[in-house]
Amino acid sequence: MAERLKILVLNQISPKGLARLPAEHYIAGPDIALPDAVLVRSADMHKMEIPASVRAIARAGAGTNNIPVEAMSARGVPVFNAPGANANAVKELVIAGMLMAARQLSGALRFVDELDTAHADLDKTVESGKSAFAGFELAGQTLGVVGLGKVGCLVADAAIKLGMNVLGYDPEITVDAAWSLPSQVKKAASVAEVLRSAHFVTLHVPLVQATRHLVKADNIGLMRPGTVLLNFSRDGVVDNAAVLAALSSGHLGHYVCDFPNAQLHRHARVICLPHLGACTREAEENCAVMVADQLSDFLENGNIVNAVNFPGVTMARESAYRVAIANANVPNMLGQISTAMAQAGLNIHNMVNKSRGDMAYTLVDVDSAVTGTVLDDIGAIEGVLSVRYLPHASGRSN
Ligand SMILES: NC(=O)c1ccc[n+]([C@@H]2O[C@H](COP(=O)([O-])OP(=O)(O)OC[C@H]3O[C@@H](n4cnc5c(N)ncnc54)[C@H](O)[C@@H]3O)[C@@H](O)[C@H]2O)c1
Ligand SMILES: O=C(O)CC[C@@H](O)C(=O)O
Repeated sequence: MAERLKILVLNQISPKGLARLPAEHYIAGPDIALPDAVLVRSADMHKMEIPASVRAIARAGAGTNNIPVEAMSARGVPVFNAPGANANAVKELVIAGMLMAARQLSGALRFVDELDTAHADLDKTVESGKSAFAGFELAGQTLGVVGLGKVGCLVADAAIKLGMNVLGYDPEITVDAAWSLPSQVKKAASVAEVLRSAHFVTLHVPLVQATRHLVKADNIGLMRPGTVLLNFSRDGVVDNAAVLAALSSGHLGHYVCDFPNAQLHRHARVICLPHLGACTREAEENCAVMVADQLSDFLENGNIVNAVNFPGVTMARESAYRVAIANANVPNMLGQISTAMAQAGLNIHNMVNKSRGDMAYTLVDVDSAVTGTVLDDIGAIEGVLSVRYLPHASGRSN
């Protein structure tokens, strides 16, 4: 039997996803030495020593800011994620967050919790106490959505269906995302325009250098008094000190977020959830199944689908002998790779090469078995980051 592929699992992953990596071919768990790949949710991998044996990292979710993507690119290691697989779960929680703020549900629940239900005047206490929690309706209010990707588009659509006006901002919106939006969604030209115009502002951007403290002291004052700010992206997307100051001055109505932090803990107008956005049975399964399938297709066939740092590259298998090469996107790589193969007497049956930014990736199917010497020769070409030999079932040499 061929050696099983080893997957280091750093977080709780839905069993439905793990079942896509059958025990016959895979060994997956939390204590795997020299893994071929890592399966992760939110575990912070930045300070982790990632063994040289790792060929891929798969994030069962959307955000990859917990993974050293740049360092992995330099090693020719793709980082996969699960675009859209948890977007509906987040959308539903954002709607819940808006309702919690608009209807003062946290305070109302606390009030009920503290009632003396044995008291004869219970009904009277309820009726007189409830006025403290009178709220307002979402219909007719304006929601500003910053980031119109998988989550932002669903939130915009749901808000329109709830009768809200929606204003969206995304300088890099994809054509597919734009097509998916209801025609009523208005386009904003900047974050500032969204902040100025909306009663609710919700953030759905990745945490990268350009989005760190997207909402900060400089622009939080642009918001209308009483605005509700929702952050289900990442803690670092807002400057918590600026949020605290705006809450204290009464300028910001509520801050609803998915990321507990020391500065805003227990503030009366902060509604904070324990990173629950993607925690539904459905989202956990969707994410785990999507990335497990992507991972196995990469490990077994070299195909790349949904990597955040590599082009998408797939090629149907017509030969038992495949070589997968990750390389820098510089001139003459293909020439050098095919020369190394020709010199070894290998006939190229099929080949595909794609690039994305600085990275390029090549799959080559040849008609006969590939020796370690050819692989070493290709690996020695300047700019080649990784080389893998992927003989198919019947062609497996080990
Ligand atoms: N709370 C949770 O559990 C949870 C779950 C899923 C996603 N998230 C977070 O939400 C983020 C978005 O998720 P998604 O699935 O919608 O991702 P996505 O990649 O589909 O969408 C992100 C969008 O943000 C846009 N964007 C990037 N920079 C921007 C900027 N400066 N201004 C405006 N738009 C900008 C991009 O063009 C893209 O359209 C993730 O990166 C993750 O950090 C959190
Ligand atoms: O795995 C989770 O629970 C959170 C995932 C979420 O933050 C994401 O970026 O998809």
